[in-house]
Amino acid sequence: MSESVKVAVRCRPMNARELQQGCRNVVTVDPASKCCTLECPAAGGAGNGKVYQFDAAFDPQETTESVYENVGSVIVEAVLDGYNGTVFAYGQTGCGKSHTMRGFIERALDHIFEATSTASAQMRYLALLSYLEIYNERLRDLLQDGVSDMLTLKEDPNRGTYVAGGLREVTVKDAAECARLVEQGDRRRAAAATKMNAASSRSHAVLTLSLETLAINEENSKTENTVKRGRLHLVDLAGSERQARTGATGDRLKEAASINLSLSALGNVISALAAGHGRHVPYRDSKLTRLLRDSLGGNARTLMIACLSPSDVDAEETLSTLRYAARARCIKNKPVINEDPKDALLRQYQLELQRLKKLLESNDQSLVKEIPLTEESTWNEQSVKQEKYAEEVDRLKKECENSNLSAQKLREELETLKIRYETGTVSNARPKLVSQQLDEQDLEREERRRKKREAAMQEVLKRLEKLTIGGEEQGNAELRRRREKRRKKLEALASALETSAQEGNGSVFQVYGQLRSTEDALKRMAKRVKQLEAEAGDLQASWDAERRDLLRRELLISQICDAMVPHLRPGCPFRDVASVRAAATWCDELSRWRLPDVSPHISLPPASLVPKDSIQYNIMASKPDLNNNSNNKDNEDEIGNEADNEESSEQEDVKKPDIVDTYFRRNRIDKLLAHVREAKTFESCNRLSKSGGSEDAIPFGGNHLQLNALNLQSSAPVIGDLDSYKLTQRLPTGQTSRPGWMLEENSTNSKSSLVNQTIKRNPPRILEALPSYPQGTNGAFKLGNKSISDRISDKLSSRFIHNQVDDNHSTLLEHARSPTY
Ligand SMILES: Nc1ncnc2c1ncn2[C@@H]1O[C@H](COP(=O)(O)OP(=O)(O)OP(=O)(O)O)[C@@H](O)[C@H]1O
Repeated sequence: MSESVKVAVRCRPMNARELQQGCRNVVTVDPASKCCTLECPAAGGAGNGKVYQFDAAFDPQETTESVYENVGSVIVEAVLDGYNGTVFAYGQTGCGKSHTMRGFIERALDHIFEATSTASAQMRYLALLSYLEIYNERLRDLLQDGVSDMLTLKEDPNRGTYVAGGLREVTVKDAAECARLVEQGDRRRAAAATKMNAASSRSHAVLTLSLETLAINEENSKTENTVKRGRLHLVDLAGSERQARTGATGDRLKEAASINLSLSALGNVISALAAGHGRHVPYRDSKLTRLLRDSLGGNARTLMIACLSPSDVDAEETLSTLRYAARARCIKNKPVINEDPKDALLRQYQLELQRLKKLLESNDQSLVKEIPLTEESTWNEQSVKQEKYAEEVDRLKKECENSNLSAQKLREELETLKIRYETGTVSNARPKLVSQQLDEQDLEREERRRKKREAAMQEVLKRLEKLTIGGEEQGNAELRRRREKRRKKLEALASALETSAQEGNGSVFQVYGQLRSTEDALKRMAKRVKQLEAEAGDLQASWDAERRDLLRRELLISQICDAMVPHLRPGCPFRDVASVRAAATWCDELSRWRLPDVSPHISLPPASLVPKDSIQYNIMASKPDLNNNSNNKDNEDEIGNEADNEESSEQEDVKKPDIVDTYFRRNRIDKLLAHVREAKTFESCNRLSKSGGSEDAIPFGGNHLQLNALNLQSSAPVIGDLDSYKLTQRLPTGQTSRPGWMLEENSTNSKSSLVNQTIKRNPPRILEALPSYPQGTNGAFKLGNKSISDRISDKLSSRFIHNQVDDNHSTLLEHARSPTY
């Protein structure tokens, strides 16, 4: 039947160093509920701790004796019944492992020898003690010097893991003898001072007491009595430590590395065993785990004592210890009573006794039966028996040597028996020879001798039996009563522990099972997530490629627009793509964008100073402005008025009109500005024709080839098209023109044909064009930082200056007629 590893937690009190440093207590132990709570320093404050439940929990006030009586004694009692038992202390350095185990050793030995001494006379026990340490991954015998290099670990299907190479096993009879040996061993054990512990163990120490039990059945001596063997391992592990805290250097550091390595291997074994499901258990990773193989997951009843420091500075290590301890509770062992182990010394001893008895009996019978035999045949038979006996004793001797070198005393006694027996048989043989010739008187004498031999044999048996122990205190009634009481109490305690362990582990295993299935589900999900990530990566890559392509196209458009902007007339409201884009609206019906009207039909009134007959208006080329007929009329009136007003001067300057002087007269400028100020309302900037462009007249070849070029979806001419455009298609032969939306610098190459240029005769489209202009705070319309009137003034004055140096009259005319902003 399997049973789980029992785990008890023990917290030591604060030591002087911790009190001096003002460390805080972060461990709370509740013995009643067997719970241990560790406050999380990160979470801050009480009530935020992690709670772990164990088979037993001991607070700092509990004595080692109490700990032993409550949990340790159960394991020792099991060893007396023939089970293997292991008690090991686990925890960080300086948390009280050695302190606990020293107390346990003392009490366990007392317990065992109390039990053997109060046992019945029929019970014989053979107790063998060994003490070894694992230091830097090497086995060392703590009970003798000089053989340590030869010690190795071996595994055997029958014996389990054992130490070969001469580990000393001492036959012990009482607790005092054991205590002396343990003390010797402790003196040999490696210990050194570190910052964390003045006497820190630098090795793992394993004290093993092997107890063989034989129940002698006196009534039926012919039936073989069973031998049971229980082995108790008391393990004081070295503590895990951090170099930074222990301040270990040199040898101490090397020891610490080895200690931590083997402890981590132990942790892995515990984890693997706790996980179960046939997971590989890495026992072979260290000597410690190989040695504890039976104790963890094997044939043993095991108790783990997790030792804790209460201090907040050790909280991290304490948490780690608690986690391993909680895991260890899930380990399932399969303890069985070890009956008749092949290598049991007591079994060999028992067999030897039986053999001797048989030999004596056969000798007695032969004494009677052999009387008729001849002298020669008797001698032959006797020699065969002696040979057989010698062989048998040699075989036993070898077995003893192979199995256990430390059973020195037992071997010596066997040797004595052999010699006595041989002497007896030899001396036996001669009287037999003589007996044939002896008369009745001699037979009586021989009978007396035979009785003497039997008495000698009994003495040998008694001496052999002295090697074993048992029943020494049979007469001590008080001790026997105490022992009986303890036995009953331990029986109850063992069953209570088992029940609580099953209950605890029931829920633990349930939770563990759930965790396993959750883990499996998580693994599946992780796999799916990986697939989806790969798909997302593919999509992202293609999206990136698309995005790059779009960005390039956008860049191309921007570059095209940037290249076109210098060719636009200054003052165009949409001189960059961003402003066009901001003004654009999406039309669901058309499934296309409505672009703003980018055609600023701002035509300044033509200077009427030029003699009418010297200007040829291309009326055919202009188209009536459907939106602004009244303006046309006004303009005509205005022109008419101007013509009237200046009629006399025109007549005077018919031959050589002073255009500049007239055009820029003060009242003329004022009129222009008045026009601007009159503009009060705007049409929406989205005056779109069906084609998406403006329906306004576009005098071909004139100065009103508009900014529809910006309207990329409409009938915007492209630069290449413009270059190849045949002006003659729309103009009378010989007339030339230049695109009005081109920069003026490029437009001065056709002065000679100025008079043939088309001039939009419609009144200026200020009202329509202005909406796109930002409005100043005082109601004046602005272009950039200047009001439109300022701009016009600037423009006019600059032209005026320019024209002063230009003596070509036609140039002046051209400028005067060119629509400006
Ligand atoms: N329960 C306790 N009550 C009182 N003192 C204790 C207790 N546990 C430990 N101590 C004291 O704490 C000190 C360190 O204990 P101990 O040497 O047993 O630690 P350890 O875990 O074996 O350390 P290491 O792993 O370094 O060997 C000792 O002086 C010991 O007496």
